[in-house]
Amino acid sequence: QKRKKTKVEDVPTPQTVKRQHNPNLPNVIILATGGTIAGAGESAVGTAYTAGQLPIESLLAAVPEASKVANITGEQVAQVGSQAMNDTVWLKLAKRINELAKRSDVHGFVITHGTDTQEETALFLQLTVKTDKPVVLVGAMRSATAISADGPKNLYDAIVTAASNTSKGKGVVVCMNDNLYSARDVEKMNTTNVDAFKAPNAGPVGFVLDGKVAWYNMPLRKHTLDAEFDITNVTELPKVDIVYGYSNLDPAAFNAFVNSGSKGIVIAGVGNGNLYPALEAPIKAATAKGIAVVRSSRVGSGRVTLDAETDDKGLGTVASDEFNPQKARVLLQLALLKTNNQQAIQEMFFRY
Ligand SMILES: NC(=O)C[C@H](N)C(=O)O
Repeated sequence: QKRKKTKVEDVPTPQTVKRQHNPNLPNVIILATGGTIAGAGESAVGTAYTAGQLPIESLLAAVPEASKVANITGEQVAQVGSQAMNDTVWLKLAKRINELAKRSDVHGFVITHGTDTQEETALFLQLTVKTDKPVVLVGAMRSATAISADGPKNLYDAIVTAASNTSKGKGVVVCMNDNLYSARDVEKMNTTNVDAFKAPNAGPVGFVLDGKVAWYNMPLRKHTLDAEFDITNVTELPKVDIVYGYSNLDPAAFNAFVNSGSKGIVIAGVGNGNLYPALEAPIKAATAKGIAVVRSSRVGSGRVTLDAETDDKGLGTVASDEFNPQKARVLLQLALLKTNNQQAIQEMFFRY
């Protein structure tokens, strides 16, 4: 007898999912946004699939063990591949977490998210959620329909982390491939491998094994309750763009962003955030006009240090410290809600 193939369209997409309640277990809320963890493809062995297809209920169905760890409630906040993530979803997520975190019966949060921009959303939440309750982002590198899909194990580990009393006050973390990484430090460093996430400067803050969390590092930079950013009444974030550095650079891209109304520009500089000389005059002109310019690096690890090979004082630029370009962009967007003063923004890059 021929088996009927389940098509993505056949899977119901409930907006809110409630499961059986056990009063002895902590309550964990899953806020789902899509990603490969909810992805489906025609072939179980290929890398071709569409992200953000399956609803939370389908993801949870693959991890029945999770109901022994927590009472799980799900909300579908978005359903996209994280290459389509945007400021609107960030603000919606942060506001929803802040609202739900006030409830005494909520223990922690799991955010299912695509991995492409997971580090940016994680940092945005790290700087804007006002709670010490666990907030755990999780994704997958293989779609839900692939052989050896990594999503179910990652999701189970994330639920374990969000349900644990030991996870309080650790800031926002990303749970991938057994490891927990601080939102500040984590970077996606492989395009397709399940071991894609690293914190190249700091290492992981903990891991999940046998359904138990072990923490061995504590994020010391400011986050969550100690962060100064309040997005309660924010409906739009300042426009901040990124310019990539390379030899023989043409400053046309930088100038185009200035002309398109960017309030801030991050340079993915070479080495220690260094700049091709043709960028210097346009940068000086931009900072003189009040556009914030942050020097980060395309290297992928290490710090960008102030006034090392580049004259930050003279150019009016800010050094990104350990923030890679895409993360420096997140912090700069939030910083610009408060100030465009070079010194004040520099202090924020050293504080978070
Ligand atoms: N592995 C993944 O999740 C990649 C996918 N493009 C996403 O970010 O949604």
